[in-house]
Amino acid sequence: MSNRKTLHRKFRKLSVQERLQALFDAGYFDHETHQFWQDGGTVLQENAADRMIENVVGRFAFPQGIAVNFPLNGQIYQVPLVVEEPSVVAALSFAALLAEKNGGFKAAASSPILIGQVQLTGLDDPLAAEQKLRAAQESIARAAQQAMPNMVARGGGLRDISFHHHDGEHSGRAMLVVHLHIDTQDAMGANMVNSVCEAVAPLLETICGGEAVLKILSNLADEALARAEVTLPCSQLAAPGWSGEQVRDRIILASDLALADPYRATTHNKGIMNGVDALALATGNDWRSIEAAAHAYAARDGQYRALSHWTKTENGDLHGELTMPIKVGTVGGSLQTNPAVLANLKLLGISRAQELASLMAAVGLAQNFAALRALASNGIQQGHMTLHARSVALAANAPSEIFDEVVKQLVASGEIKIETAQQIIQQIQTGS
Ligand SMILES: CC(C)(COP(=O)([O-])OP(=O)([O-])OC[C@H]1O[C@@H](n2cnc3c(N)ncnc32)[C@H](O)[C@@H]1OP(=O)([O-])[O-])[C@@H](O)C(=O)NCCC(=O)NCCSC(=O)C[C@@](C)(O)CC(=O)[O-]
Ligand SMILES: NC(=O)C1=CN([C@@H]2O[C@H](COP(=O)(O)OP(=O)(O)OC[C@H]3O[C@@H](n4cnc5c(N)ncnc54)[C@H](OP(=O)(O)O)[C@@H]3O)[C@@H](O)[C@H]2O)C=CC1
Repeated sequence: MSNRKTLHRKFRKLSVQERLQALFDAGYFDHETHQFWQDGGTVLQENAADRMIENVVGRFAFPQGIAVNFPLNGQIYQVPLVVEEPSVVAALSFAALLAEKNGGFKAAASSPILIGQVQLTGLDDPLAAEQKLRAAQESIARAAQQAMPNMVARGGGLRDISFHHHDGEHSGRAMLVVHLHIDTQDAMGANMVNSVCEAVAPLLETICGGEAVLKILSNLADEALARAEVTLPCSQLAAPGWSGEQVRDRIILASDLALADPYRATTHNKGIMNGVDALALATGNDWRSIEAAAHAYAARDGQYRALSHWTKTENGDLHGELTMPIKVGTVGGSLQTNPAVLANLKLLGISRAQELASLMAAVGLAQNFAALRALASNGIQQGHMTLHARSVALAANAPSEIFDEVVKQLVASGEIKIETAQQIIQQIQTGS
């Protein structure tokens, strides 16, 4: 990674092919990967797609952008982002640019623990059943480890067993749920944890006399937390018409509202997930499981709150922190079957799941900062809609030779709609 250079700031002004060449010249691509993207990049062959999911009739492409020169833990990453929404990539590039001048983002991920649940019912005395299971923990642990020998060999495997009691609201039946806390190393680990739960369930039934119903992972991976933070000097937060102090204080007010108000917290966290999901898609990870975990964790104390918060440091700078569960893989799943995913992991230079989780958390915090800075100053529309105008011009089938002029006039009109774009196209083409 150390031989990887930063990209020129005007990366965004280049053509797609020139951007690919810039990544190759800066050491982010080998020849094979460079050729892969030059050939179109979405080379998910039809027969491969037909083996990934069922009833395949085609492939669906998304744009992939790069958040340029993203600074994390002393390294620079060119972050691949698969997303359909304008301004997400711009926002991340902007946050990276500001952070790079100020020490960058810091992030870390805890052990990659995924929890498996075995639901037991049909118990006369659930508390007594728990005691029986606790007395047999060694044999239960042995059975779990025997179900994942390779994982144990590579340093993963069972880390803990815990017991939880619930009453069935509609069944009227008591439930004892056994949690298997499993370190899945560089895999997201869903399939493996599910297999271990199914393997251990009969032994649990024998020990406590209950009936096992659900045997499945929990997506609330709250023991696989990723934490990111950044400190940005107040002097560099100024926006047109706004001082750095004003932007700082208004960002903190926006953050405070997201901590107190679920309506705001939901949008605040959606902003974070704009970045997290885009990187999850680019690396073949299951963004639905990440989303489910994030929002469950945001409501962990009974009220849905922001996953990040922003404060003022002693010397008046702006400090942001984000903590959220991020259970991802760099092996397994669709990762091995989609060549674009393998190319993106090579672009990132990441092979360990915890490094990817750390980057995702930092990207989520960066996206959050850029959104709040826009909201705290001139509003989201100015930046967002300018970039949205390009999508509208595209939807209006603006010919490429007049595309930039159409976008310029569309932004100037203040009416960023397809009909307006079509009128502008007609005016330019007819000279009227
Ligand atoms: C969009 C900006 C960055 C413009 O902000 P700006 O200050 O007008 O940008 P600029 O033209 O001065 O450029 C500054 C830097 O931004 C980047 N940048 C700027 N433009 C581009 C571009 N075309 N392509 C690539 N990079 C771009 C780039 O790094 C550039 O540096 P430079 O290249 O000039 O050295 C800013 O307005 C922003 O960050 N807005 C937030 C956008 C956002 O959050 N979008 C997500 C969709 S909205 C949403 O769903 C989330 C939300 C808002 O609801 C969350 C919430 O409520 O909290
Ligand atoms: N509810 C949910 O969230 C569910 C999600 N899924 C999704 O399906 C996909 C499957 O995920 P997953 O179970 O991880 O994938 P896989 O089961 O396809 O692959 C993971 C396997 O890779 C092997 N492996 C090789 N090298 C390593 C390493 N360094 N670290 C860890 N494992 C390694 C392990 O098998 P071995 O130990 O045998 O070598 C491991 O079990 C994911 O996208 C997941 O999100 C699937 C089911 C449910």
